[in-house]
Amino acid sequence: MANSAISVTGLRVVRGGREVVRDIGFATPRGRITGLLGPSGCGKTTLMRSIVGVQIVAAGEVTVLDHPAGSPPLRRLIGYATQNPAIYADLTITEALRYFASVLRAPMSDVDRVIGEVGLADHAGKLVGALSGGQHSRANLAVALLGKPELLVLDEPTVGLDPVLRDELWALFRRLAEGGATLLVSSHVMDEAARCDRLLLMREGRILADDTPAGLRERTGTTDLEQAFLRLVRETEVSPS
Ligand SMILES: Nc1ncnc2c1ncn2[C@@H]1O[C@H](COP(=O)(O)OP(=O)(O)OP(=O)(O)O)[C@@H](O)[C@H]1O
Repeated sequence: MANSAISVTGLRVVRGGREVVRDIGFATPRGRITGLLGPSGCGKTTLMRSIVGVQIVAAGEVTVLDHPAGSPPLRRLIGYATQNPAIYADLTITEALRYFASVLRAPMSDVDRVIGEVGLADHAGKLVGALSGGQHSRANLAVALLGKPELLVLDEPTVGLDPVLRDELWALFRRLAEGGATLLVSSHVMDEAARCDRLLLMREGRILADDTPAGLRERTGTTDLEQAFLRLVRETEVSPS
């Protein structure tokens, strides 16, 4: 794909002596939300780690915003929210974000902006260690938004959130994409697939489908994306490639 945000060819990753990403190739468009969906353990986090450049890979090429994954110019262009929040429990949300803003050399004015974006303005003075699980993961997401990165790689950002908060976060993701950001968002909840512009469906270290939600529905003859995923799984089981 010309001018793609992320371009991956022939990627293989071995973890714990097992190939967990198996010859993956795809390209994602800029300024769009790409959903990375698949069951637990299929390799989503490993693929994201390869994209942000923190994973040792066995083979393949990963190009991000026209740079090789992990290269220094990408440091300030990518926001990465891991599944396990890595923010200090003994700081308040504001203090934690100020700390990360200085490390990332993002403007201090970003701190209030990102706290507001993730809906934590009323809790900004609370200690991170005293937050609920959902508040904690939103604080983690706020860190990834500092500095307005061009690419956001978000590993299951809505896990454990109630439907109202999930809806608010997806509205935020849409606003960020409309503002020109590119988002790669992983989930194992298929009802989030419909909110994406493009989908990468993953299973057992491979990409089963790289399509739009509409294209996937058409191809599988079902309106339900969960059913579409199941049909693709059955197809590949019948005719393994
Ligand atoms: N540090 C590690 N050492 C060895 N194997 C690992 C390690 N981390 C993950 N794996 C294995 O790699 C495979 C892919 O894991 P990964 O975390 O990428 O999956 P995932 O799709 O993100 O899962 P989840 O949705 O549960 O987060 C799994 O089989 C997992 O057991």
